[in-house]
Amino acid sequence: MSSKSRSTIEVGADGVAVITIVNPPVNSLSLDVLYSLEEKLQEGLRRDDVKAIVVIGYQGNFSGGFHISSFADLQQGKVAQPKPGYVSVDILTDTVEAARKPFVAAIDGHALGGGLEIAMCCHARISTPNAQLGLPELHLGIIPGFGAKLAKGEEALDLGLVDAIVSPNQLLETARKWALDIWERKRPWIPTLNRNDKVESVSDAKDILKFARAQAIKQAPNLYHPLAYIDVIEEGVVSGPRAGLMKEYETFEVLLRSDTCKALVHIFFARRGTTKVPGVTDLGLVPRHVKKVAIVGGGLMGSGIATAFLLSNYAVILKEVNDKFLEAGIDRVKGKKQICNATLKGKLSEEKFEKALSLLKGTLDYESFKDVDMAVTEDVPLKQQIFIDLEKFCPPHCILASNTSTIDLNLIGERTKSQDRIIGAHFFSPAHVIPLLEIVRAQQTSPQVIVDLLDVGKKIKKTPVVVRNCTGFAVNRMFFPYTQAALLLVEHGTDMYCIDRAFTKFGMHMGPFRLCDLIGIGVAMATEAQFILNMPDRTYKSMLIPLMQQDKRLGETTQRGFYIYDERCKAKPDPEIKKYIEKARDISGVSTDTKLLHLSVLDLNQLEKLSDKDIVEMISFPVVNEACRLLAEGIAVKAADLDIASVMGTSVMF
Ligand SMILES: C[C@H](O)CC(=O)SCCNC(=O)CCNC(=O)[C@H](O)C(C)(C)COP(=O)(O)OP(=O)(O)OC[C@H]1O[C@@H](n2cnc3c(N)ncnc32)[C@H](O)[C@@H]1OP(=O)(O)O
Repeated sequence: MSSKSRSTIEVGADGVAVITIVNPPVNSLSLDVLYSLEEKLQEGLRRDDVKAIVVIGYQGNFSGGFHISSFADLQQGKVAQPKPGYVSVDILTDTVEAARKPFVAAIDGHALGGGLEIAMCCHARISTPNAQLGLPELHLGIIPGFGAKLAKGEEALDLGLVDAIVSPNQLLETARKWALDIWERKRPWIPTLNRNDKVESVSDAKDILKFARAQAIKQAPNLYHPLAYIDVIEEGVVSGPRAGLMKEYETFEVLLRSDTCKALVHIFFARRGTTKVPGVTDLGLVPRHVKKVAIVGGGLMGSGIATAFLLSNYAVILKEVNDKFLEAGIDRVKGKKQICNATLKGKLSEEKFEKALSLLKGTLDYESFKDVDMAVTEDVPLKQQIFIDLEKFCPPHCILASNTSTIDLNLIGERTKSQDRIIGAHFFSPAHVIPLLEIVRAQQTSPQVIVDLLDVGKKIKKTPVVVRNCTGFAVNRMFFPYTQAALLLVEHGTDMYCIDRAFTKFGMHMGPFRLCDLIGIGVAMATEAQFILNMPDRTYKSMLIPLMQQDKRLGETTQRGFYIYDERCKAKPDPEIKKYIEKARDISGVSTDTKLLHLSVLDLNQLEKLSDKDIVEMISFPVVNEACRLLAEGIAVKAADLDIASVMGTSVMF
């Protein structure tokens, strides 16, 4: 056992034993910690000088749940598998819940996953106002595995998940007193497993679970583990708590070894690894405090970026070139509330949004830039001039960030003397929703500025990924072949709508053509032009997109693109699209008449009848190849960063 991972016991003169879970920083439950916890629980139960027991986490953090790094050890059989039900039945149900002495959980910080489950098995729970309680296991491809209950939610007290809320400095004393009160029968002594006051009748519960199943399938048709979770809950409701616990154990064991779990655990650690950049974050630099941000340009991206900062309590100055544009920019920010509401499931109150808006100030000149800490420019012309202006008006410490998605960052700063503080801050539309921030370091960007932006990224709740400067940076470059391969297949006979369907079935929110309509044909053209310019020998020059642009089929905004759209932006395939495809084929010299063709690899007959799996592979594998090139060229620091860039950058788009 490592010296920092263990459980300790201390018995006070009042007869209360305080058992502390120790495994900083989040006091996760490794097998070592669990074995030692069981030992201490038994000691507390055995000792005659102990009347009641309080369980608490080390240094203000109850527990972040099962030690996720141990998943791989269990999956690979590197550690001895505990016997079935060892934790959920033997320790929690039969030792804690069934104990002759009362247990009280004193919760501060996080009580998550297995951590919350330990707390729930105690006979009462006292929490601080800021404690966070939840069962996030589904994010890891598994289900709560130490004995999950039906009750869960944010408002722990309202839900009955905790019994009292007290300030952190009263936590331990209140929990001790509560435990003694239970011991003296002044408060109820309730084994949680048998509580059913929050559970509906069996028939009502079945209806609710049926609805939950339908919702789960609608939300993520490819995921099995949410459905398995519902099955476990149903077993508990129908056959009783112990039967539920055993089904939970069996299901957990299967899910733990699933590809989904392995991938999601990889994502958990990869996400935390993006902020570790060799030669930057290991220099001991402390991020400087950014308080005020100026944004040049209030278009789609500028207003989205402004919203992202405002929602994280940054003061924002939005600059435009005239009153009309400024008003439109501010209106766009005001209009973001609806999207925020939909995305954050209504969590954004009117009050919070109004407070955020009060931090926004519009301007037409650079005068008010003299005390900003960070200035972001949107994708507007004359970027070089803008950076010259920014250098003139912003204070010398100010970070100068550009939200370009394709323009060379080294060029942007070429005419300034501040190249060390010029950095790419590539947001993804809608900028206040998509959780990725691609941080692009130009040749001379200083490590301090990268560290500052990493910190800002975290504060605005984005996952930052640091990459080097190249055409398209990491995300657009990785996903450029995605559209290219799709265009190639369509020109060679594959049905466009079958391609999109194959991708939605695969689990993406939308396929490449629907995505193109969403981002706009104009943007797709501009991006393509950069790639054709910089990688002429590696681009497939389809005329399909230019032909659409010629006819003003610009995507969702014009209600016509690869699809046609009604007023509510609902997409419908358009039979007319055939005309454009045929024209594009003619220009490219592609014929779909198999008799005229001598194709050895791409047989058109086959391309017309590709299976969904083939479609997904033929379009995704070039993306993987491009990711390998990015690694080989040193654009990305590590492969895991590219995984995160793909998952986070495309989480709403796909
Ligand atoms: C059987 C059971 O039902 C199964 C389970 O319990 S599965 C686990 C369920 N628990 C979870 O999913 C919680 C996962 N953790 C989190 O969400 C967040 O880490 C947190 C909210 C606890 C804290 O967030 P935050 O303060 O931002 O710190 P964060 O950077 O994420 O974590 C700090 C460090 O602890 C590690 N860590 C956090 N939770 C961990 C866990 N459960 N196991 C192992 N390591 C963990 C992180 O990897 C990170 O390590 P690093 O410093 O080397 O990068």
